[in-house]
Amino acid sequence: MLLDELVRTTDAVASTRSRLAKVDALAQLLKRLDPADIPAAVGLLTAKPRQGRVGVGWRGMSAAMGVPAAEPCLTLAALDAALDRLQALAGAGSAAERAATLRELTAAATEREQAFIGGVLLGELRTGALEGVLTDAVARAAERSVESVRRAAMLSGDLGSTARLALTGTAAELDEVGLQVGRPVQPMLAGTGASVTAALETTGEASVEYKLDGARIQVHRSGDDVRIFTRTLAEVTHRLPEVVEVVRGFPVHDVILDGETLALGEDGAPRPFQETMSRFGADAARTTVLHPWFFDVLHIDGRDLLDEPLSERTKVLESIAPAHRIPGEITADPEVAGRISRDALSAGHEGVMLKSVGSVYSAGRRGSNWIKVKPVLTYDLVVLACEWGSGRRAGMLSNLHLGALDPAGEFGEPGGYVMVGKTFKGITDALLQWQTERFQEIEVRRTAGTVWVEPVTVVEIAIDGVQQSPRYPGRIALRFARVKGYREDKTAAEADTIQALRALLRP
Ligand SMILES: Nc1ncnc2c1ncn2[C@@H]1O[C@H](COP(=O)(O)OP(=O)(O)OP(=O)(O)O)[C@@H](O)[C@H]1O
Repeated sequence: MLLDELVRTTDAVASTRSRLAKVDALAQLLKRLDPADIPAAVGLLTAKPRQGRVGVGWRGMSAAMGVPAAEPCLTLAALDAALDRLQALAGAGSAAERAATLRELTAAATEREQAFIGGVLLGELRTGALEGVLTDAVARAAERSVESVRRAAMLSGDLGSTARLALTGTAAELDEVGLQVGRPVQPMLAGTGASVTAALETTGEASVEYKLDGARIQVHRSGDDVRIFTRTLAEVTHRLPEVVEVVRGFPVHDVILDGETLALGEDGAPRPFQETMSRFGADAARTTVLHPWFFDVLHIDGRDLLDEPLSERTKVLESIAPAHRIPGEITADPEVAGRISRDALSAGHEGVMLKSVGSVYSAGRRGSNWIKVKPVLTYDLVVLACEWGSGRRAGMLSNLHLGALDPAGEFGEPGGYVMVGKTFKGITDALLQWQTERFQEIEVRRTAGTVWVEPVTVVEIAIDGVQQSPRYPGRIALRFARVKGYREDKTAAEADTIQALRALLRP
C-alpha cells in the first residue's frame, strides 16, 4: 500500500470529532492493508514506529528536507525498510549514512508525507491518543470483540502484532494470546482519589499500600534469566543489576512481578525521584543503589494469576518475596487506612494506593480498582516553550510554558496541548543546565525572550489547585506551580488532560 493512503486516512480521522467515523475510516484502511504491512501501519498510526526511537532529531530532519515528490509513490514497506536502516545506523560514526538515508526517504515523499514522517520520527504525538480508537477499528475490521482485541494487545504489549493476528488468524488464536514470561504486558494504572476515606468508599475492603515515588518496574524471570521493563515497556535490565540479583534470589523458577524501584539514603529515607530516574539515563552513573519493592505478581511457575483476586496474588507475593513486598495492610477501616497514609508520608513517601481486594489485574487499564491518594496535587504536563532567565539565571532557559493534553480538541486541535501556566520554581541547577541544552536541541522557533520546543518533554508539576483565567485558552491557570522533576518514563501522549485539570475547579 502507498503511504499516501494511510496519511489521507489520518487526515480524515483528525478532521472528524465523531468516534464512530474515526473507527470506520481506520477499519476500512486496515482491511485494505497487506498483512505484512499491518504492524508497520499500526506503528505509524499511533506515532510509535515499530522500530522504537530511531534517533532522528529536529535538526537532522530539517536538514534532510529537500524538494518533495510531486506524486505519491512511497510505499509503507519502503518507509518501514528505511526506518529499519536508520535504526541499524544509530550510533557514532554513521551520521553521514543516516543523513543520506533520511534525504533519500524525504525525496520520495510528497510535501504532506514529509510532514507526516517528520511528525512520527520526532515523536510529535498528535495521533498518539488514537490507540483506543484504533483498537476498536481492529475489532471492527477483523469482526472480533473489542475486549478480545484489547486483552491480546495489553498482554502482548503490542497492538501491531495483535492487529495482524486479529485480521489474519482465527478468533481462538486471538483468545490464546496470553502472558509469556519475558514479554512485557501493559501495566495496570490507578485513578485519583481526594482522600483515603473517599477512595475506600469506591474500593471497599482494600490493600492500602505505600505509594513510593520511584520508577515502575516489571520483572520477568525464567530460571536465572531475569529481564526488567519500564512503565513504557522499554527494557532496562542492564541498568539495574542489583534488582536482577534480588529477583534471582526468590524461591521460584518462573515469575512476573510488578513493582517500583527507588533510591534510598543511608537513613533509609527515599532519595528524590530525579535520583532514581538518573539511573535510567543513557550516561547513568551508578552513584545510588536502587531497591525494588513489589506489589503484584502476574505469573508464577506456569500459573497465570491475572484473573485471580488481588487478595490471592498478595498471598503468593508474600510467599516468595516477603522482604521485598511494598509496605501495606488489607483493611476496610478508614481509621487504619488513614494511619497507613500518615506513616507513608512521615517516612517521606508520596501517599498511598488503595486497591480493591477482589479486583483482577487489568493490564493497561486506568480504573477505579486502584486509587492513588496524594496530599500534594501533581500533574504531568508537557513543556511547550521556555523563557530565558534573568539575574542569576541569565543565559539559561528557565521559565517553562506548560501544556495539558486535549485529546478531543475541546480547546484547540484534537491531541494538541493547551497552555495552562508557567513556572520556574523548583528547578535545581542541574535541571536548569539540562533543560537549557535539551530545549535548544528540540527548538522549533524562537522569539526575543522565548524558545518554542517540540511538545515532547513531560514534566511533573506540583500545584495547589487551578483558578479561572480568561488569559489561557483552556480558561484555567495553575496555582503555585512548581517543578518536581522530568518524567522521562512518560510520553507526551500520556500527559494529564486539560479536562482533568478543569475538574479541579469544582469544589
Ligand atoms: N503500591 C503501589 N502500587 C502501585 N503503583 C505504585 C505503588 N507505589 C508506587 N507506585 C507507582 O505509582 C504509579 C501508579 O499511579 P498511576 O497509575 O496513576 O501512574 P502514573 O501516571 O505514573 O502516576 P504518578 O505520576 O502518580 O506516579 C505506578 O505506575 C507506580 O509507578
